[in-house]
This record gives sequence, C-alpha cells and structure tokens, in this order.
Amino acid sequence: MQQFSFDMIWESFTKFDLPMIRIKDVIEMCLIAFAIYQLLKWIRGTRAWTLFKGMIIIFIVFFLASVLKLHTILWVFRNTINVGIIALVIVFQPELRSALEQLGRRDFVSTFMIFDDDNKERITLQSIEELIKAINQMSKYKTGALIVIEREVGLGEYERTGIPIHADISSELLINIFEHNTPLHDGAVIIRHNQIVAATCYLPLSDNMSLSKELGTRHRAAVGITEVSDSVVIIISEETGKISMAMGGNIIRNVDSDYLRNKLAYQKKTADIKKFKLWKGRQKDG
Ligand SMILES: Nc1ncnc2c1ncn2[C@@H]1O[C@H](COP(=O)(O)OP(=O)(O)OP(=O)(O)O)[C@@H](O)[C@H]1O
Repeated sequence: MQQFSFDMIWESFTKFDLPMIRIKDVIEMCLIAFAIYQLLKWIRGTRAWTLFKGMIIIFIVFFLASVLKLHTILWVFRNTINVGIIALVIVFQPELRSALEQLGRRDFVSTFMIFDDDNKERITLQSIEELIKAINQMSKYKTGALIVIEREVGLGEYERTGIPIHADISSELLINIFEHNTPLHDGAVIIRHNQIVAATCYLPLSDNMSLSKELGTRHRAAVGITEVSDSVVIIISEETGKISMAMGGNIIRNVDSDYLRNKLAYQKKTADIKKFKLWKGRQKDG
C-alpha cells in the first residue's frame, strides 16, 4: 500500500501550476468587487432596481432555455438582445445621466465609509401618529400638502430637487412646512424611515388619461411618483381639505385618518416582516 507523507503532499502541491497572484491582482479584484457593490447599491436606490430584478428573471429563462435546448426561445433572445440593450439605454437615460453626475461630485471618503443602510429603522408607529396628527390638522384648515413616504425604491433623484431638511417627523414641523405663503410650502415633502428628508421636491406628473379631470397638478404629481416607485403618497387638497392617498399608480380619494393609520401600519408591518425574513436568511448564511 502506498504511504502518504507530508513531503508527498507538499510535492504534489508545488507541481500544481497555480497562476501567480500578485499584489496588483488582489488590488484589482478588490476594486472590481467595490465597483460591483457600489453599482448594486446605486441600482437599489433607483427605479432601475425593478428593472434589475426583471433582468435576473430574463437571465434565468435564458439559462433554462439553454439547458433544455429550447431553440425558438434562444433564437428570440439572440435576435432581440442588441435592440434590447439600446432600448434600455434610451429608457434609463435619466438614471444613467444622474449616476454619472453623482460620480462626478462624489465624496470618495464618505463613499468608502457608507455601507448598508438596511439597519436603519423603518417608520415607527409614533411617526405614523405624528403624520396623522398633522394631516388632520391640515385637512381641517384646508392647507394643501403633498407627503411622499419612501419604501423600497429610493427617491434620491426627487429628493435632490428639493431643500434638504433631515429632521425627525413631527406634526408641528409638517404643519409649518406646508403653511401658506412660507418658503417651503410648495412641492412635496419626502419621508424616509423616520425623517423628513426634504421639502419643496418636484415630482413627475402622471399622464394617466383616466384620472378625474377635477384633479389638478398636486394630485397628478402624487400619482406620478407612485407610477415610478413603490412609495405611498398622502395628499391634502387646498381647495376642499379632503385627504387622498396614492399608491401603485392609483389614487383613493376622501379617506379618513383611521383608513390612513391602518394602511400605514400595514405597510410598516409588511416591511418589518420582509426585513425579518431577510435578517433570518442572513443569519442562516452566516
Ligand atoms: N410636479 C409637482 N411636484 C410637486 N408638487 C407639485 C407639482 N405640481 C404641483 N405641485 C404642488 O401642487 C400645487 C398646485 O396644486 P393644484 O391646485 O394645481 O393641484 P390640485 O390637485 O387641484 O390640488 P388642490 O386640491 O390642493 O388645489 C403647487 O403649488 C405645488 O405645491
């Protein structure tokens, strides 16, 4: 029987022709990993995230078609891929432009310091109560308001059109922001986690022809932002004081505070469950 010794193992190791890994290669790998991480982080903060998830599904279909040798599907893929890439560049031209602009004005020190913001707390019940309090008050006095609550899809590009606030949610602050004839009352407020991050933000207007003609630009802007993101928007009409809520490109008019409270608490609950599942998944991976 053949005897194995440490020398034999070492000899077989040294005979195995491993490619030389130099310091330069390690640095290169780190830079590529960092670039991919930053790209994914940026995609998560834009509506390109939905597209990215769609592309993963297309890739899985392509992979299955290759394995199962489904020639017609492969033929369709081969003949549409070039047009598809050009179409993507055209459709996501605003996002690509803003990504390049961001790259140009990026503070590289903070880029290296900032990692995942998953640990930031989602909107709390206390913040929801502050919101409801402000909404009731503004509705009572017919103060027009447009409040966007960010969820999974980041609203950074719309936040940048406004004035940064970065303050905890309080009913007093919200009422003050939307007070008539004050510098911050125009446009929308964006809420992320438990903070009012910006005011006077400009939102994309919906061109949905089926929206009621009674609805002006405030309501159209509310629907518009929910068409390009998964945000929840609350609108208070300056004309009637009525409260509406927009979500997924739809608007529900004349809602009361109980309805709002339930909807917001439900959104929070589903976000918490999702976060818990993700956390459990990471625990298992770890
Ligand atoms: N694209 C936009 N992004 C953010 N806010 C907007 C946008 N367009 C309009 N607004 C806000 O809506 C206000 C104008 O509301 P307008 O009267 O046209 O709408 P409305 O839907 O009829 O609302 P209301 O019932 O309050 O009158 C503007 O002063 C501004 O604050």
